[in-house]
Amino acid sequence: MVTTHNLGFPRIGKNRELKFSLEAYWRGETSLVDLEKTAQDLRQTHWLSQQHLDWVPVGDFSFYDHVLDTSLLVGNLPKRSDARLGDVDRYFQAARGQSSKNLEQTPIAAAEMTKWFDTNYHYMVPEFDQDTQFQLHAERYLAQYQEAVNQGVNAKPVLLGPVSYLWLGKAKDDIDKLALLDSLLPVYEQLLIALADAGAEWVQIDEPILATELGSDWQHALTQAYFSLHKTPVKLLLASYFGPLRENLNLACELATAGLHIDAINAADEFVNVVDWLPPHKVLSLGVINGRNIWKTDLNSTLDKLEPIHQRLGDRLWLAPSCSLLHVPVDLEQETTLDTEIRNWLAFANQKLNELSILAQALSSGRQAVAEELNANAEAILSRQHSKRVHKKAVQTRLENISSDMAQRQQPYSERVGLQQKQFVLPLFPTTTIGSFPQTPAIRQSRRLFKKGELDQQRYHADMKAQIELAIREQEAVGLDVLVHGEAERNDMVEYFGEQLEGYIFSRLGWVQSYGSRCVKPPIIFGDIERPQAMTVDWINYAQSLTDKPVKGMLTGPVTMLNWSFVRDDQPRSVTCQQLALAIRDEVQDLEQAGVKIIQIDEAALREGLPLRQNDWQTYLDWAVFSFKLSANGVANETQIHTHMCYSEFNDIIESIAAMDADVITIETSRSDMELLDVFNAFDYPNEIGPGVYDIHSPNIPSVASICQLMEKAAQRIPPERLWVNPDCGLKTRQWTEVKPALEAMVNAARQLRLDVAA
Ligand SMILES: CN1c2c(nc(N)[nH]c2=O)NC[C@@H]1CNc1ccc(C(=O)N[C@@H](CCC(=O)N[C@@H](CCC(=O)N[C@@H](CCC(=O)O)C(=O)O)C(=O)O)C(=O)O)cc1
Ligand SMILES: N[C@@H](CCS)C(=O)O
Ligand SMILES: [Zn+2]
Repeated sequence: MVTTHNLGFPRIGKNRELKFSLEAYWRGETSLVDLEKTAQDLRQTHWLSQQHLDWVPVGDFSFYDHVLDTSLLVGNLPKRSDARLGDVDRYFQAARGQSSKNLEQTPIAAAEMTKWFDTNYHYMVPEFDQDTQFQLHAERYLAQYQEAVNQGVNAKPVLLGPVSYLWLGKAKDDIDKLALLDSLLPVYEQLLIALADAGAEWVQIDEPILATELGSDWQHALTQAYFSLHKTPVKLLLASYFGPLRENLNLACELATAGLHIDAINAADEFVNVVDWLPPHKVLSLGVINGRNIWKTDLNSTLDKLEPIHQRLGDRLWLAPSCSLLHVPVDLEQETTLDTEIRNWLAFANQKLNELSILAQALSSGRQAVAEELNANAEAILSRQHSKRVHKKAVQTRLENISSDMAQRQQPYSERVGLQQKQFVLPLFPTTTIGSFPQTPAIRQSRRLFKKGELDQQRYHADMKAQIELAIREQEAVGLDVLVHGEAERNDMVEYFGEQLEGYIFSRLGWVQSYGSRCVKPPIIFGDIERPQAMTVDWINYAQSLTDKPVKGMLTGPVTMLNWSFVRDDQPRSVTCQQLALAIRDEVQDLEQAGVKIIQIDEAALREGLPLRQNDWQTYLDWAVFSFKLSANGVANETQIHTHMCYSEFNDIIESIAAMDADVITIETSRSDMELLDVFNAFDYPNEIGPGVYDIHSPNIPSVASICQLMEKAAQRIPPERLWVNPDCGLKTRQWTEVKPALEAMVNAARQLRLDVAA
């Protein structure tokens, strides 16, 4: 027999029920009871759809984020949160902060949010200091376990492991995070005992840091942790995912647990080694279904690899997706309008779990037991391999003809800068924004009606033009120097371009959680990429026609398009990225032809796409930076190229950032007190920088003084003539009532700074 299980299920709901319920609760329109009811219904539905598995995950549901859940579970929500609130409201306050309602009230800062490994999911960073103490708060967690048991579910509780929890957190003072392990372990022990008392047999404990380079202290911490935890009366299934174990392979095999799960997609060449190393009493869970992508698994070739392993391991073999299915949409069944040929190549969460059952049946009872399913799968795989829609000769030929000079500007920045300054005549500390303005309910409503066919294109375009005009007027009123059109017409900075490129398809309801209640709908790259026509020129032209100030053309760069799409698995990512780069290059050149003098190419996801191990970084950076340059650098010296990145920890990759050779880079820096600029200073970064002067995630309005202070710190690191003034990132999630005063403060601060320099 082969055991099947799942590591985690998407929690947002197939129609984003959780999103809508959360947002209604936060707006004060519904009660906590209503929210809890939605959550319970979702869990019930999700468990039901997984009931064909031998073990179903429980504890993977979250109101916001599972790392924040762990903070609640171990009694480590940020201390600043209001102790008078109930658990759920304190939890939301930690996630979202609280703005001050009046002058006497001090705002409460949200916990920091950052990317979950190399995914587009964000987690809330745990905070530690020398007063950190842990205490078990398992009521909600245990209640969910009980809820599952009552529903007749074969429940396998899922926990984030203690060592990864510490690793993911941030020390707020000079405390050594690892020193906290001794006090954290007893809390985990208590929880495991409580779960055993409640009837749990297996507990999945995730230690995703096993796929990263670990110092000996972290390796030792893992040994210590599992030496303690294995004494509890449950069987622990240690789960690693997102990459190969490499130098941690022996450690992972030998930790004191009853089983090990590995990511057999990203560590495909390791499974045999793991089978060799794994002690004979342990089960091995192979993550053979890709939890990060939406393609059907080639079941027959997977079985070719699994059958010999099954012969060796027998009942000790478990099967699962490679990682939690949090990163894929819920159900392909509801994609009734998708192109049927391509739809037949796809599998979302529910379909992936069915694949798992087919594999298990084939192993346990022989392939003939599921011959029909295997044949259908083979046909789908072949249809994709041979489809004429995937490969395009013209794209291949263009790719073959890429030369290195296509990625080089004609002159170096030191010579371009004079030409650009002459053209724009911008003041010192020029002010600008990152691109998007509030995506108001009116904008979304209009787009919704347009997509449903209830609003014609002319009306929809008129609505969007009205929004662009509003954005231009507001920016002029505030007195910004370089304007943007505001991105009203874009549902998302990646999906919008995906919708206009050939080689992409997009789902209707394929939502994936990005953070909290916010979701993205990653478009799907199924074939060679081509740009049939200009994508942004008319909108930017329209915006420019409304003002004498320069309006930036606004594009998403190839690396970000790649990292935030579901990508092909039949060719290297680097090749797909070059195809995207050529499409964006064409758009850049069309914008330039149309007279757009400043073009921003966002590469928000370039840094987060870094492989988990530093050893693999350079290869990625080489092709990623080349792709960016290919998209950006075919322009005249006078054209100013901007790029933007929101995660700006560049210490180890500054050379690559400089190699991009953007004339201006705008980055997120406000929360780091400009310290992130140190590396630009140390490296003598030669081009212009717009360090973000306020945090766009918070509704709080920055003061002129706080912006001046930050810019003075910036000017200690970067010469003032190379500094721009801008927010950390786009303003799409904010409201105009927040945006206007914040930008006014920013412009006033820039004016003050200019006076200070002149004095
Ligand atoms: C910069 N970020 C981005 C990331 N990834 C991307 N792919 N895109 C990004 O911008 N990763 C890192 C960060 C993550 N940040 C965010 C910020 C905000 C959101 C967000 O607001 N998401 C929206 C969905 C956006 C969208 O596609 N909207 C559609 C409307 C879809 C919709 O809900 N329509 C409703 C009707 C609404 C109405 O008012 O009537 C419906 O159809 O029922 C659009 O604009 O057309 C969200 O709501 O979650 C995500 C990531
Ligand atoms: N131009 C985009 C970048 C976000 S990272 C925006 O402003 O929303
Ligand atoms: Zn950004």
